[in-house]
Amino acid sequence: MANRILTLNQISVRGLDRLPRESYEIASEFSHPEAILLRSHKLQPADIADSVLAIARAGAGVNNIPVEECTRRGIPVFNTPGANANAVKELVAAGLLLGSRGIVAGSEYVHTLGEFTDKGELNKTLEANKKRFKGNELHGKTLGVVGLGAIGSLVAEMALTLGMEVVGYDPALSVDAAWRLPSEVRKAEALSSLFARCDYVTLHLPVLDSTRGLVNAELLSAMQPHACLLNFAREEIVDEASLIQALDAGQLRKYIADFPTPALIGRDDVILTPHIGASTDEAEDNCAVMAADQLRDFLENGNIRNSVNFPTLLLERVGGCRLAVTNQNVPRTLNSVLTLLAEQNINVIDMLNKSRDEVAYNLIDIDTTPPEALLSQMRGLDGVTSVRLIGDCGK
Ligand SMILES: NC(=O)c1ccc[n+]([C@@H]2O[C@H](COP(=O)([O-])OP(=O)(O)OC[C@H]3O[C@@H](n4cnc5c(N)ncnc54)[C@H](O)[C@@H]3O)[C@@H](O)[C@H]2O)c1
Ligand SMILES: O=C(O)[C@H](O)COP(=O)(O)O
Repeated sequence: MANRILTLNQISVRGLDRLPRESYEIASEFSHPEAILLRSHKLQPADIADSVLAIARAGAGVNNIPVEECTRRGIPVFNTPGANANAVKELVAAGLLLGSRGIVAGSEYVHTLGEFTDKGELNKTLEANKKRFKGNELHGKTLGVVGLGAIGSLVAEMALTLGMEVVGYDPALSVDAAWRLPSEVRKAEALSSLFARCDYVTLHLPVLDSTRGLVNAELLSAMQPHACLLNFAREEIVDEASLIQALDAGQLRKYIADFPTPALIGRDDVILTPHIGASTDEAEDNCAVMAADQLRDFLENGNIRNSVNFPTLLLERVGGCRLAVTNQNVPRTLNSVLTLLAEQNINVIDMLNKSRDEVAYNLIDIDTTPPEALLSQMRGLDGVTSVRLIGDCGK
């Protein structure tokens, strides 16, 4: 039977084409899908049918998905780290320029001059007024990058090529991300010192319980009055009431963000884009291809790459059929699963077991197709969250 993939946002055709139509049905409505593929659609727990085996986010942030609920139900959630990083980096480059030069106000001003028919008169007026739109250069200024993962590291590199000094802060930096960072990036020991010393601060961290409202009144008051804050990460990381207070009090010159809210729209000291950080053909293709490939490998082989709640686990197929078993990360559960197989004289050919926090995941290759009754018995074992049989052993 074909796997049904429910799409909850428009997903690039390049990605959908990675799922062969002989074995995948794709639609924006299914009552019992095997998997969900989405972008920023806000997914509610009640929208996840019992049939769902996996959820793939074509993008970075997973704050629109009830990840804890998925973990509880044994559903891996995948994302596509880095696949849209270049798109965001380029928009941040634009944001820095919009924050340093009179581009938006200058362009809006020019469009008010529609009544001029004489080119000479128009030029005279432009030349007389252009001083109102004077800016500053980025070269020699200091950029603070908060979060030095896939996007932050590219932004840091880009800013260095513009001749900026770069200071970074990331208390959870991975070893791989540290290797990617240019050596010129200086490390800030505390957020407050980064906010105090920078002309521009750009945010590139996920929204988590620990980062919601991270940019608060205290940090904003540490900023220099000519400084700009850029937020292409998530709205919730900046405490809006404190932000508005800081702008009103002249503690911050400009806020440039990808997340409009009613209170920010219409302010001269705010530049807003409609959440288009990842909206390029290239990023949409990259994210969709990566998400579809990861989903397919999971559905067809049980392999897990780039999950935000399951351990990474890749086991090559050696023939036979495969059991994908998820259980609570506690002693003896795997032993009980293996005992059930042994009692039925089912031989294990290959096996891999990994855990992450409270989740343990196992791929067990066996030489005999287990009867449905055995699978039911396995599902009923203490601590077992889900059991899936992949393929048919032919005996
Ligand atoms: N505007 C857009 O369209 C758009 C596009 C892509 C991503 N995003 C947002 O950007 C975020 C980052 O994306 P990414 O691909 O770089 O993710 P990433 O996982 O590669 O990097 C995030 C980095 O933030 C760091 N971090 C976590 N907590 C931190 C803290 N308290 N202080 C400083 N750093 C902290 C992590 O250690 C990690 O290095 C995403 O989670 C998403 O919310 C927005
Ligand atoms: O987290 C992300 O990847 C971005 O916010 C992009 O979201 P989108 O896929 O809805 O454009």
